[in-house]
Amino acid sequence: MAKPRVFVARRIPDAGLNLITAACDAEVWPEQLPPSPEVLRQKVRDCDGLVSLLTDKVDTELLAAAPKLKVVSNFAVGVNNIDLPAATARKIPVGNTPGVLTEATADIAVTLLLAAARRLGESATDAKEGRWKTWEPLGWLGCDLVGRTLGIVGMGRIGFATAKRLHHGWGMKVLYTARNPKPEADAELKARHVDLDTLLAEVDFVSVHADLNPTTKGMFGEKEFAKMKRTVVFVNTARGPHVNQSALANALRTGTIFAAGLDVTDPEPLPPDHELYALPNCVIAPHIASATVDTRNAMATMCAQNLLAGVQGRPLPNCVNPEVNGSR
Ligand SMILES: NC(=O)c1ccc[n+]([C@@H]2O[C@H](COP(=O)([O-])OP(=O)(O)OC[C@H]3O[C@@H](n4cnc5c(N)ncnc54)[C@H](O)[C@@H]3O)[C@@H](O)[C@H]2O)c1
Ligand SMILES: O=C(O)[C@H](O)CO
Repeated sequence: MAKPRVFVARRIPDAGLNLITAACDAEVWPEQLPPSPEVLRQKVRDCDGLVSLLTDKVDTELLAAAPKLKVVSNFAVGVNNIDLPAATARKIPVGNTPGVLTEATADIAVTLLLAAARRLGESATDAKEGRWKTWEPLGWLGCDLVGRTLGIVGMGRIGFATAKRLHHGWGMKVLYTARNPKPEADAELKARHVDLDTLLAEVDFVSVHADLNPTTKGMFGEKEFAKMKRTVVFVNTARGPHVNQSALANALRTGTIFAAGLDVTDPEPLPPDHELYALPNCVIAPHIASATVDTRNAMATMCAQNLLAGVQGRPLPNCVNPEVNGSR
């Protein structure tokens, strides 16, 4: 019997790729940059399965160009690059990689929070560029974490893992917004489920972890930054479009908030002349939160398992549209 045909939209770690190539007739996009939408449409034309990345748009046009497609396996937990209703309407299950990247992503949230709070980007650049003249009693003063209040926006897997680190490690009090209360967080961290306005008014650190959806797109704009304390450190490891970036740049420039740490921006990459790069109180990482060897291997394995299940007509182990999982 012929092997299922699949397109893998970028080289992923061998831990997953080897599983795919052993079971499928696989074409792997060899370039560093993503295929254009036109090329992607051509590539999936005869495919049973697609491995997509967060930089590949899986929309109605793409799905229409792939009449045999049985599964889309996203190499990410976030699936905002995929038109889920369109995939569901075509009875195509969509897989993602939850859980295995939670700890690595929470580590980067804390890293950015510390770097922004302690002005690490700015002071390290100053040192390297010769502006470190002596030990300065008033130089590069940042803010403490111990005993302060953390605001988690989106108490899902990564939000909870981030809150645990900062509560157990630095004794931070935790407030959070979420669609529903999270009893584990209330019990383990004595966390308080509040509305967004209460969170913005009361916390010293805001860390964003909600998925990108119509309720979170543009969630942080001028009004929201104005409601925060002037000492707030704002961290976003979720998705760039949660934030109105000119409002953020303005808040950082005018001292409306103290600092920001971003792992995600809109667009990605941000143009090198973007105003956020010119601000000393903004630390920007190039979307690296899941970038550890073990985490990317685990994502690749999970992604391959989803793909193989889909092309072989089995339910996906991790599916974001369960209503069509195993329906073929
Ligand atoms: N920077 C990175 O490399 C990186 C890595 C992993 C995940 N992420 C992002 O982090 C997101 C979260 O991942 P996760 O595994 O924790 O997912 P999750 O589904 O466990 O958590 C997301 C939470 O956000 C909540 N939420 C949705 N809309 C909300 C709103 N309007 N207000 C408050 N809460 C809301 C959901 O109810 C859910 O609890 C992903 O969707 C992805 O966008 C980024
Ligand atoms: O959603 C995700 O998984 C990240 O953005 C990349 O790991």
